[in-house]
Amino acid sequence: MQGDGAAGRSKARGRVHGRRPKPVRDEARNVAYDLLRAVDERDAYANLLMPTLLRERGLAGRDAALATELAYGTLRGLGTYDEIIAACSDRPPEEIDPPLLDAIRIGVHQLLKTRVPPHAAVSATVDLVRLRIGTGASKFANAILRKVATRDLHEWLPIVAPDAEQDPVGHLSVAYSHPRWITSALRDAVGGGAEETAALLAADNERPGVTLVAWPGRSTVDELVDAGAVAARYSPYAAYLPEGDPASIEAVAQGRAAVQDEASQLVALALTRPPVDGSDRLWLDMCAGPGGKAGLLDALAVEEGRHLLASDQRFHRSRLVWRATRRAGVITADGTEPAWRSGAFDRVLVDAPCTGLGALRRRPEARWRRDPASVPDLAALQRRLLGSALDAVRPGGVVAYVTCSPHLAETQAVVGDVVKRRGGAELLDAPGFLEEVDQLGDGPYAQFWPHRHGTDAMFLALLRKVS
Ligand SMILES: C[S@@+](CC[C@H](N)C(=O)[O-])C[C@H]1O[C@@H](n2cnc3c(N)ncnc32)[C@H](O)[C@@H]1O
Repeated sequence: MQGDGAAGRSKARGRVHGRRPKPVRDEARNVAYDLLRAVDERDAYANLLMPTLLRERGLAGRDAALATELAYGTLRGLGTYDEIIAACSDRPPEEIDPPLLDAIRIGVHQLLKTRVPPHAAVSATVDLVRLRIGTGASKFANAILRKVATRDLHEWLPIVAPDAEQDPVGHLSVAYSHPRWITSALRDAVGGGAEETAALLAADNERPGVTLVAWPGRSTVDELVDAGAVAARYSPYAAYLPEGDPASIEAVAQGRAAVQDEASQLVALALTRPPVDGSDRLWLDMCAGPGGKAGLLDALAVEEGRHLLASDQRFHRSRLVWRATRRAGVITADGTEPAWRSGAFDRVLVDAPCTGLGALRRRPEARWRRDPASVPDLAALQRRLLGSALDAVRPGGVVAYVTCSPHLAETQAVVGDVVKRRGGAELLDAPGFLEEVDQLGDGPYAQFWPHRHGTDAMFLALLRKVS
């Protein structure tokens, strides 16, 4: 990222007659600051609020890109930045007033992760604090940022991160700005050493590219390619959009294509692939909202002469499914208290509610919001939903169990437990039904990874009901 105009100009502003120069209001930094405050104060979702803030403040082009980079980058990196702030301050970050701490974090992000010149990063942040908080606070911010600016990130890490040999998880947590419990869960799930865990955490810190899905029968990958996208690596229905607004693509604007992660497409597709004896007429998507996978399954069902029933427990989510599908029946129902006959379906998808640890790159603040205490409750619900999916499918039919989390307690532990306790189901080799994708694991489970596949970390188990 380049240094920007307003901050750059501040270098030239000398003191006039010994007085402190008037602070310059820099709108990109103000937007980043307001976004961080909204995330902290009212649990705002950064990527839902950002477009509104940019529109309200009239920011576009480079200024909008700068505001977004400062806000998202700071939210992702604040685990590392707080350790560095602690090393430069006589007060721990928890004791710094939250608005001031947020402003300092934005300054640290500029100093350590962007190409904004250090003097501009410091003076622009100090001006922001003076204008938004007060002169006393700006002196405190100035003192901290000047200390931070004495080293680059690579020099700071050995000072603030635990030793990699003695505390590998602690080291990775600070170096890659992830809560310790998430670092530990991801390391267990990826099953590799520190190097692979580091690659995964680093991928979480990158903004994901935009992937489109061409719903079969309504649009084609060729049409998306003609509109500027690039045919994707794995999914026959996917195309990557290197730049630009997806809504400006005709097929997307007309509801014939949509934005969807490639792994989401492939796990939905995998449900349709294992052969079944006898009828293959009726499919169920049991946790369908907001309708990403249901959109693709519905289009495939129409092509193949099948029918999809899509259900979600929450009414407003079912409405979104209704919009994303053409022919599917859409209902609002609790999957654990089925509204359908037992054994009614030939194929069932259960895309279970989960911690979402596989999609951290999509929501910059998500890693700080997730709570490890939610895992046991989610795992219990996931077991009930998978059990219910096995009740809903007929003997010989197929169930796909999917989570957007690689956490072992939500993936292998749930499936292994349900197969063992409930009985009447056998595990199929999921990677074998996704042969176009490499490195999904040795089976029977398939696990996508951001650092390997450039997708969300989706988990897939395929089960056949035997009785
Ligand atoms: C991971 S999301 C599904 C995403 C969706 N399949 C897609 O591709 O767009 C999980 C969904 O499960 C729904 N849900 C949670 N508990 C449920 C239950 N007991 N029965 C049915 N749906 C439930 C949530 O409302 C949420 O929409």
